[in-house]
Amino acid sequence: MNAIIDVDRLSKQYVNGPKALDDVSLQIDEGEIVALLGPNGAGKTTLISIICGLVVPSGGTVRVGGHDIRTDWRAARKLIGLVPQEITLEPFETVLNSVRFTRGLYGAPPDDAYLEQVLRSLALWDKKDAATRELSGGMKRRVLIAKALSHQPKILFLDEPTAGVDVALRREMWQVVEQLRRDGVTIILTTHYLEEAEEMADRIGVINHGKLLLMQPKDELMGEFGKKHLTVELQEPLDALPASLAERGLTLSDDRRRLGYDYDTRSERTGIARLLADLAGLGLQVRDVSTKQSSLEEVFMSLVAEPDDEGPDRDDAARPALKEATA
Ligand SMILES: Nc1ncnc2c1ncn2[C@@H]1O[C@H](COP(=O)(O)OP(=O)(O)OP(=O)(O)O)[C@@H](O)[C@H]1O
Repeated sequence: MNAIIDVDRLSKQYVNGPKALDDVSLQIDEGEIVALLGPNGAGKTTLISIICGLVVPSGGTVRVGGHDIRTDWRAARKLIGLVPQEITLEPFETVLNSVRFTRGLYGAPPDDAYLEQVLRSLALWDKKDAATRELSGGMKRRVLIAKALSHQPKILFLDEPTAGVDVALRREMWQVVEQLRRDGVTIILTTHYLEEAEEMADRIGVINHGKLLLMQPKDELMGEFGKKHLTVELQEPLDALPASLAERGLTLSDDRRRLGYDYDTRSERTGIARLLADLAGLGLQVRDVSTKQSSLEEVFMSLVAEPDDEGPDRDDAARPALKEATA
C-alpha cells in the first residue's frame, strides 16, 4: 500500500529555541490510525504543524498524497483536516454556518448535502441552527471535527482530542474516531493517554526530545514487550500455597481458589505446560484457565523498568517520555 504521508529526515530548529524535531522519518498508510505519544514539549505538535503546512521545517521533506508540502502545498493541504487542541469557534455563529465557512476557506464549492452528512455522522444535525456558544463541551469538540472534515480531507489530525475532558466525553470521542475509521479517513492523533492510544491506534509512535523513538503496530508492540497473567481456577480451595509453587512465583488468591502466574511472552519458554503438569502431579484439579494480556501502560512501565534490555534507540532518552506519558 502506498504511504499517504511520507516524512523523510525531518528536522526543526526554532529560532532562539530548541531543536524541536531531529531527523524524523515515518510513513503512514491510507486508512491507518496512528497515535503519537510523548510528554509535553516532545515535538508532537511541531511534527503535525509541519505536515499541515503551518510551520516551516529546517530540513527534510514531507509528501502528502504524493505532493511535496513545500512545492505543491495547495494540493497537499486539500487532503488534510486539522482539529486543534484549543476550542476555537465563533461563539455567535451557528453550527452549520461555521462549517460552511471553513469549507469556503479551503476554496471548496458549497455542498450542503455533504455538510449535512458530516453533521449527521457527528450527531450534530439537530444543532445545526444553534449558536456554537450554546453547545456543551463535547458538542463543541465535535463541531471542530466537522469543520476539519468540511472540505472532504483524506487525512485528519487530532491534536490531543481529549485533553482535559471527562471520561464520558473521551469515550464519545473514541466512538467518533471509530466511525471515521469506518469511513476510511486516515487519522493521526497526539495524546498523553496511553489508554487512548491502546483503544484507537493501529500503530503507536513515541516521540521525545524531537526524536521518534519507536513506531510500531500496537499489537506487535504489546506482543513484543507484553507480559501475560495466567489465572488457574481450582476445583477445590487450597489450605495453603504449596512451597514448590510459591518458589516459582505463583500467588494464591484470598479465596484460595485461584492461582496467579505472571509470565513473559518474549521468553522462549513460558513454562505454562510444565506448570500445568506439576499441578496435576500435586493432585490439584484445574477447573478453568485464563490469560490476560498486559495493557499498553504496563508494557511501557516494563520498558521503563528494564534498563539493560533495549538498544540505544529505546534507551534512557525514551524512559522519561514513557514515564511521563504514563503519569
Ligand atoms: N514557535 C515556537 N518557537 C520556539 N520554540 C517552540 C515553538 N513552538 C514550540 N517550541 C518548542 O519546541 C519544543 C517542541 O514543542 P511541541 O509543541 O512540538 O511539543 P509537543 O510534543 O506538542 O508538546 P505538548 O504535549 O505540550 O503539546 C518545545 O520545547 C517547545 O517549547
